[in-house]
Amino acid sequence: MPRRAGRRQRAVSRGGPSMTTIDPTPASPARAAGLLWEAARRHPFVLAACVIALAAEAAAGLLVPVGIGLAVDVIAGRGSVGALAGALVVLVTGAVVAGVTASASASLTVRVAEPVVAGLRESAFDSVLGADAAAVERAGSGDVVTRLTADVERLSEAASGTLTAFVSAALSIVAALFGLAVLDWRFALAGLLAVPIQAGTLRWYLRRSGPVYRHARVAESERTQLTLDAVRDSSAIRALRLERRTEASVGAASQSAIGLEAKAVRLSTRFFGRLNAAEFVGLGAICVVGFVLVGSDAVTLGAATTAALFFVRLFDPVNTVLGLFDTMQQAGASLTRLAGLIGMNEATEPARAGSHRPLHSAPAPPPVFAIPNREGHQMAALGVVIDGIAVSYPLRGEVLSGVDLHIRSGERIAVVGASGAGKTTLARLIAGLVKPSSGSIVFTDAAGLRVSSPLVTLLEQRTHVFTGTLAEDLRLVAPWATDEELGAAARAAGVPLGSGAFSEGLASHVGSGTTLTPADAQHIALARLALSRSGLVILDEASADAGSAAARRLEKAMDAVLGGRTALIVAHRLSQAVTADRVALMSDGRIVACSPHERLLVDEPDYAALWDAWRASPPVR
Ligand SMILES: Nc1ncnc2c1ncn2[C@@H]1O[C@H](COP(=O)(O)OP(=O)(O)OP(=O)(O)O)[C@@H](O)[C@H]1O
Repeated sequence: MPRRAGRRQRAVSRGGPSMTTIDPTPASPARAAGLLWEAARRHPFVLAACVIALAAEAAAGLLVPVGIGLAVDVIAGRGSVGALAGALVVLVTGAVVAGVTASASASLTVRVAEPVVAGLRESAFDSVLGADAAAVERAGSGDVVTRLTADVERLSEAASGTLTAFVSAALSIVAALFGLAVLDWRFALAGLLAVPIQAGTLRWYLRRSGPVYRHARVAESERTQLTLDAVRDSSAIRALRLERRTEASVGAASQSAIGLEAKAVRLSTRFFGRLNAAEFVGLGAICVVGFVLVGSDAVTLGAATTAALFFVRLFDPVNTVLGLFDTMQQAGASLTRLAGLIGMNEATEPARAGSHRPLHSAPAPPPVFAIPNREGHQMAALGVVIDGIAVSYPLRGEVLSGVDLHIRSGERIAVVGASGAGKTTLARLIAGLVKPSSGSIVFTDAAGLRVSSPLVTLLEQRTHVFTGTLAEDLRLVAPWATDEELGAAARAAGVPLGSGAFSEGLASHVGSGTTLTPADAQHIALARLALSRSGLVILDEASADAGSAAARRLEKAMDAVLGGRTALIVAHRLSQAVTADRVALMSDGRIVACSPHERLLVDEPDYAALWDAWRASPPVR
C-alpha cells in the first residue's frame, strides 16, 4: 500500500521611495529552494551522515527478500536445516541492520531539519521586524502571523518526515531495480509496466493540487486576519452592535477555508487510489513473468519470490516518492510564502540602487531599544550629519527636501514647526524608519569619527508596553540587570513603584489587560531608555498625551534619563525648546533656521509668533 509521508556612512544613506514595492507575495519556487539549500548546507556533516545511514538502510533492506527467496528454495528443494538456518540469518541480519539505520537516519534528519526550519522562521521574523511598519500592515498582520506559525509548522512537519522518506525511497528504488535486473531482466521489464500509470497520475495530481493548496493557505490567512481584527476591535464591535455581522464574516471565511481543505483531501484520496491501481498492474505482471520463468526453469521459485518481494520493495518507495508530492506541494506553498516574507525588504534593493544620488550602504533600521551588555554599558553620545536629505511618501510626494542638519555629540535639539512641516518625518528618518530618496546621514562619535552601527532610540507618542511583569519588560532592554538596577532605572524614569498600577513594584503586571495610562507607558519607555546605552535619543511628542502635572513629571524624568546623550526632541510643548541647546525651526519640509531659543526669538518672526501663541494658550503646560 502506498504510504503517505508523513549605518550609515558607513553612515547612513537609505534608499528612497521604493518602499511602495514592499509586498510579501510568495517567492518563486527556485528562490525558495535556494533558501532551503543555503540553510541546509550549514550542516554538512549531519547531512552526509544522514545520507550514509539511508543508503545502508536501503542496501540492508534487500537482504530480507533475498533471505526469504533462499528459504523458499531450501524448503522447495527439501534442503538441510543448516541451509535454512543460513537463509534465516541473512533475513534477520537484513531486518536488524535496516531497523538500526532507519532509526539513525530519522534522528539525523531531525537534527538537520529543525535548525533549518528554525533559521527560516527567524529570518522571516527578522524581515518583519526590519520592515516598514506600514508595509507590514498593508500585507495584513493575519497573513504575516499565519506565515510565521501555520506555514512554519507545515514546513517543519514536512522537513523532518519528508526528507528521510524521500531520500530513503529514492535509494530503495535504485537498490530494488538493481536487484530485479540481477535476478532476470524480464522481471525489471514487467515492473516498469506500472510507470506510465504513475506518471499520468502524478501529472493529473500536480496540475490540480498546487492551486488548491495555495488558495487554502490564502483562505486560512483571511480567516486569521478577520479573527485578529475581531478580537482587537471587540469593544468597537460591541458598541456598534456588529457582533452578528462579524460572526457571519468570520464564519464565511472559515467555511471557505474548510471547503478548500476538503477539496484538497478529496484530491489526494483519488491520487492515492490511482497509485494503488498502478501497483496492482505491476505486481500482476511480475507474477505472470515469474510463473512463466519458473515453468521454463529459467529461474528458481525462490528467485521468483525474491523478485516479487523486490517489486513490492520497489513499488512501495515509488509510491512514497509520488505520495510525498502531496506533502511537498503543501510544504512548497508554505515555503514560498515564508521566503516571500524573508524577501520583503530585499524587494526594495533594486529600486534603491542607482535611483538616487550618492547613497552609500543601506543599513538595517536600528532597533527601537538598544540592548546593552555589561561590557558595553557605557553609552557614547552620537553626532549626526544630515546632508541634502529628501523624503517622499507614496501618493504624497516630497515632504522633506534639502534638509541639512549637523547635531553635535551630546547636543539637545528641539524641532518645532507648524503641523505638517515634517517634524515626525525627520524624526523617523533619523531613527531609520523612513528611507530618504536622496542625501545622506552620517553618524559620528564624540571625536567626529564615523560610527557604523549607531544605537538610536525612538520614543513615539504611542508607546508599546510588552505584556508581562515590569521587570520582564525592562529586561528586554537589559537582560543583565539586577532587580536593584531595574528599580533604580524605573525610579529615575519616574515610574511610581509601590503605588497605583505599579503597587507590586517590579512584579507589577504591565501590557495588555492592565490599566496603564499613556503617561505610565511613557515612564516605562523612559526606564527602558535609562537602561539602554543608546547614544542618540529621538523623542516625538513623548509627553504630549499627558496633562500638565503629568507632563512636568515626564519632562523631569526625561531630563534624568537623557543624561549626556544626544537628543532630538520633536517639541509641541515649547517649554522643551527653551531648555534645548538649539531649536530647529521647520516649515514646508525644510529646516529654515537652527539656533538657540533666545536667538531664534529675535531672528525668526515665525518662531516668535509660535512662542507667543504657546505662551498665550491655556496652561496645559
Ligand atoms: N505615511 C505617510 N504617507 C503619506 N503622507 C504622509 C505620511 N506621513 C506624513 N505624511 C505627510 O507628510 C507631511 C509631513 O508630515 P509629518 O507628520 O512629518 O509632519 P509634522 O510636522 O510632524 O506634523 P504634526 O505636527 O501634525 O505631527 C504632512 O503633509 C503629512 O500629511
